[in-house]
Amino acid sequence: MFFASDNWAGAHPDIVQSLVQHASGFAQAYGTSDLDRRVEARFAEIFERDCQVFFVGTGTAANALSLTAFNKAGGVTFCHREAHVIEDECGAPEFFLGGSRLHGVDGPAGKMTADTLQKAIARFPEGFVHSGRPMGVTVTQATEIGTLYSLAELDAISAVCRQHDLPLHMDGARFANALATLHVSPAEMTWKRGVDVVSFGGTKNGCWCAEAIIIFGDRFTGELPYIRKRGAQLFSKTRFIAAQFDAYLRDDLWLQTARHANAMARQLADILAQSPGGRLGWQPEANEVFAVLSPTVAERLQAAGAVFYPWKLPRTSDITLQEGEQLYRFVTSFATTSSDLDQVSRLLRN
Ligand SMILES: Cc1ncc(COP(=O)(O)O)c(C=O)c1O
Ligand SMILES: C[C@@H](O)[C@H](N)C(=O)O
Repeated sequence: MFFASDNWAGAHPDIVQSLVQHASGFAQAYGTSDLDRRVEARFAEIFERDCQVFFVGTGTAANALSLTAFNKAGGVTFCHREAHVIEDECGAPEFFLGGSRLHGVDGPAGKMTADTLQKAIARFPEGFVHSGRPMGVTVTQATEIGTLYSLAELDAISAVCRQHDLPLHMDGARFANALATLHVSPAEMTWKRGVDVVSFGGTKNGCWCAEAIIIFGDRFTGELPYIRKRGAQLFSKTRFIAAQFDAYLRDDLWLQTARHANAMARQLADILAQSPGGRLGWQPEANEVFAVLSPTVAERLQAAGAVFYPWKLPRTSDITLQEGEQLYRFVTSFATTSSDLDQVSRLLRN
């Protein structure tokens, strides 16, 4: 019963098989192999338009290097104040930005709103060098607390970006999970909503170590090859990242694994919500469940070997914790099974 994170799950057998298949023989290095080209073309098919694809090894690298493409002296990039880029990447974005900053923006349910973003941008008046200047916006889809931006919410955010001529990045570490819930196409959730750059995550959804920076349009592509190399993220054998995505994106494996993870989360949420001593912090919209548990319930699950962690209350949360209660995060994945959930259910029933 491993619910600590989808980062704990292994690699899907089809991904492993693809790595084994491509392990032998020789192939051009540093992103120039036939397989690289084939997978890049597959991304263009999926997004229904030309796009630039840059494979990297971690989601943090995808985010930090994507935001570096927007860089300006004194630049400020706006993100939700509890976004991964500002709270969980140990300053990597700011490190690669060389002094440009991230500015946290309030918003309910882990999301900025057009209004809170507008108000945050207004704190950086045109030409007032002391405060720096807006240079970009980044949203997380699915968010760090398992919620989703609707297409209308993305439209509203990107309208503010366009008003201020700011590029829009999407942290898609759990891109597939969001897509599976919204039942929309990758194009509808990204460039058709005004998103310029996507960190397209595969690692948390069945890949071993596969992330890609996807750029729409030609506004930033000249920079990325140099930003990636300087960021030590140009793998000599990029074919092994390409090989993972080759299997991941074949026959919709990526959507099947995400649908499964989301379905497991939905079922787990129902089990936790119906158990005495448990209640949901909020409804899951992807593969993360946040539940308030009494000490007894938490200890019973942990004693039986369930692995999950306490989570900080979102600043905008209206949850009230009773004595001893704690909010916990449960993350499901392609590797979560119904028997895991049956075990949780049995433990909570007794
Ligand atoms: C929302 C989000 N973005 C980015 C990342 C970064 O990914 P990585 O840990 O591979 O650097 C994570 C990590 O799980 C994440 O949860
Ligand atoms: C750092 C931690 O949040 C990691 N990104 C995860 O989702 O498990």
